[in-house]
Amino acid sequence: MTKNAEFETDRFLLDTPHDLISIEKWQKTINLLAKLFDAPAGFLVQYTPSGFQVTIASEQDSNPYPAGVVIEPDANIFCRKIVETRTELYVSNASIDVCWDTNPEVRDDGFTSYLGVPVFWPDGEVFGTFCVMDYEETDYKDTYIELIHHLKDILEADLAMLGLYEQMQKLAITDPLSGINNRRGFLVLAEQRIKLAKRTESQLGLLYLDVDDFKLINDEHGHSVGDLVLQHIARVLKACVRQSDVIGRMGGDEFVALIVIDDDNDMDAIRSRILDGFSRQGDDFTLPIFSASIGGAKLELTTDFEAQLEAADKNMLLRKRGRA
Ligand SMILES: Nc1nc2c(ncn2[C@@H]2O[C@H](COP(=O)(O)OP(=O)(O)OP(=O)(O)O)[C@@H](O)[C@H]2O)c(=O)[nH]1
Repeated sequence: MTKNAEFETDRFLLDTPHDLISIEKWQKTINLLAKLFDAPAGFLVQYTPSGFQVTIASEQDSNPYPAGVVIEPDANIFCRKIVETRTELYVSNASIDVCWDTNPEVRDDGFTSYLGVPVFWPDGEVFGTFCVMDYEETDYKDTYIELIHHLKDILEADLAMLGLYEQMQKLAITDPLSGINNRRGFLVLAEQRIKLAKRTESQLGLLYLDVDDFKLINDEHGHSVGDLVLQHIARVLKACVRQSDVIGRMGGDEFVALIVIDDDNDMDAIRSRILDGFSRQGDDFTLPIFSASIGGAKLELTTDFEAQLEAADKNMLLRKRGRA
């Protein structure tokens, strides 16, 4: 996996929606690009080792490729050339150059002209391309080529912000012991997750976990074994939730998870999965046996989140007392 200090660049943005990226703004920019060039199709395309994905497609009946379409990484498409050379590509008439004969955009879709520029992540890696295609031969003037560069700067500014955000997230909101979000990180990401859930009308559940008698583990086995237990908990939590769910260590032996649920049963299922995971340790080390109390409830998306977090904490305490 390509992973640098700031972000993972081999994941499609469309699969990991981010509040800092305004898809609406990008859509307007692509529509404007196609309009200014009087082109039947305009695109923002993302490249990853698994292929080229249309992130945004101009909204026109004449555009055969909608957002989300993925083209194989080794297809002889125009965008591939840009990713390989990291420079702009202008082909005014592909039919006179045999190298494009096997390009499905030319051979199958009937495109003749292509103008595209590379779009970069802030660390210099190629994000993909920003391009227009035409069924007719074109003769774009230099000012138009300058224009496409300016428009793509708008997209790169958002990618730069995303990079900075990811960096900040890593440095400031990660718990160094467990490697998962600390309290602050959890609250920031939970807020974004709730916004997304409102937009997509999905249901969320909140779990609040506290290790039972953790002080005893420290006292009997030493602080460093206690640390291993906390790391094991973080690993189990990570493994039990989806990538798009948010987990965090609130401090000490308290952990939280904000998860997407389909119905109330999901909460119990995930609770059992987590507790089950605590007892299954790797072969390479043996931790003391421990248990945890997990409280929580379905989230009311329009009610104050921190109040619900407190309620989940109280629910956890009730369960803890219930087992005592
Ligand atoms: N090893 C280790 N221990 C920690 C860390 N942070 C907090 N603790 C310890 O975690 C323990 C938390 O204990 P408490 O919350 O008081 O209670 P408990 O023993 O878990 O008992 P109940 O919560 O009632 O089940 C304290 O002894 C802290 O010193 C840490 O980073 N590493």
